[in-house]
Amino acid sequence: MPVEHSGHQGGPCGKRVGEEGWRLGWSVPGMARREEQAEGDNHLSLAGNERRPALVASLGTLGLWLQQDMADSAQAQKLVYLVTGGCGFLGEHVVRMLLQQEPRLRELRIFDLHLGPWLEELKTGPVQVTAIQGDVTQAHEVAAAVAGAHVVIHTAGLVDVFGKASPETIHEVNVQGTKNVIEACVQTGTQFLVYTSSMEVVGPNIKGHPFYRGNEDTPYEAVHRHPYPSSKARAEQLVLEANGRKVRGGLPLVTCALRPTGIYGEGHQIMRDIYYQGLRLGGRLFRAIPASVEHGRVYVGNVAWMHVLVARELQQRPALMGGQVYFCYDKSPYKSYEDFNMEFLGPCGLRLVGTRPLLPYWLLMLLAALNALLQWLLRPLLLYAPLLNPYTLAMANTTFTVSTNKAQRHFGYEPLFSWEESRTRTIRWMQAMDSSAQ
Ligand SMILES: NC(=O)c1ccc[n+]([C@@H]2O[C@H](COP(=O)([O-])OP(=O)(O)OC[C@H]3O[C@@H](n4cnc5c(N)ncnc54)[C@H](O)[C@@H]3O)[C@@H](O)[C@H]2O)c1
Ligand SMILES: CC(C)CCC[C@@H](C)[C@H]1CC[C@H]2[C@@H]3[C@H](O)C=C4C[C@@H](O)CC[C@]4(C)[C@H]3CC[C@]12C
Repeated sequence: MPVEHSGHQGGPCGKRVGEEGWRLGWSVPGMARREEQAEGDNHLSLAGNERRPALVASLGTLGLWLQQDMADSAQAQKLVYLVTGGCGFLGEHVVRMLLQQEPRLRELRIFDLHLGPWLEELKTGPVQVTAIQGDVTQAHEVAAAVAGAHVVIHTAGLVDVFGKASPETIHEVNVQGTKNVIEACVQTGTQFLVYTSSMEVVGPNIKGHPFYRGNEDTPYEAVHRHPYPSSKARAEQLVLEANGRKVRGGLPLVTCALRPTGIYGEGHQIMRDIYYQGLRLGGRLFRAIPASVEHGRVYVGNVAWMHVLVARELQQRPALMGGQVYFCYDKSPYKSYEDFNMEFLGPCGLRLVGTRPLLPYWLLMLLAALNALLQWLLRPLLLYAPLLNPYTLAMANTTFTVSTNKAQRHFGYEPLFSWEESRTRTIRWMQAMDSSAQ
């Protein structure tokens, strides 16, 4: 059903919880926080001595060992990472994950068109956090941010399947922006580049062919007309082709691309929009897509973790991983787009009406086409950008799921968050978001 991105009402979610926003509670399950690790480093001599009694034979040995420890940790904390788009939905999770899970970080640069106020809280930690307000379409701004970085994680992009931006702008940000990042790496001598691609570089294609639990090698006719997937596909191609180019200093550039399916989790704007739409409809959503159509989803924390891991391992296994693509996956269940959303919206008091679509598909297509026409007609006056348009309908109505273990085989990836945890975190975020809005 057409859903507009606007408006805001309180809802049943918020009545249940009165907790802090998700940003304040961000942590990783079963793992020491980076700050704790840093604190642990300060006490290494004691903890280490318990484990290695031979080393405490004399005070002199202890002193030597301490010095060695300090040298090791100075050596270890030497890397400079740059995250483009670091203030976006995914980018913020990547930034926070790096701070928690990358002990070799010395400096983390966050480059974004719009910097978030939450960055301030990160500046008090042991890693130097440098916020850079900049535009990936401006080559000189990108080059200045990249200079001296060891690794670039390029997540910045214009994610627009609703017709908010022009095809030219989407191309400019996603393709030219990526070219600028690649050239900046080459010119300044940065050797490792991770690109956030998308499942959409593969499909669903314009013919609506299903991709049922496929992997990176599954044959599929990837044909696009929409500006967003076309731009992502071109940018991914550029990144992969750049693998092996000599960067300043003569070393080879090592690149790879991660292809998330539909990401969900804390900060997911579309989930928020659908939630408020449901509230406006009296706590109901009306089924539009058959439950049998599977749509791939992956939790944002696991996508962020994959970025951290791939960036780390790319430095260890450039021959294996350079020029490769990896789907992002975890244990999220295979469901239709709407049924999956109900995993979070249900506990927030929303109901999905109907076991089958309430409207025939041809009527939905007609509505989608009408929306597209209205968008075009109204463009000189206002931006009409509902969720339902011919492209989003095709996306939601075409089976596209992945089943692969390539990331596990190549760089030891295992999801950091179980499905239960991903679900709980997402629900808590929705509840907190709603209570803070009231
Ligand atoms: N959200 C998903 O479901 C999904 C799925 C697959 C892939 N992706 C990809 O993941 C990446 C991040 O997506 P997201 O969902 O977090 O989107 P987002 O819009 O929340 O984040 C994108 C970030 O890029 C920044 N940005 C946009 N234009 C820029 C420019 N010209 N210069 C500098 N920064 C700019 C934005 O300010 C924003 O902070 C994108 O590349 C997207 O294509 C997203
Ligand atoms: C037809 C209506 C009932 C529902 C409309 C849902 C629609 C807005 C959803 C369905 C699928 C969603 C996309 C999908 O999860 C994957 C991606 C890839 C990513 O690169 C960007 C986001 C995107 C396009 C999702 C956008 C919202 C979509 C189209």
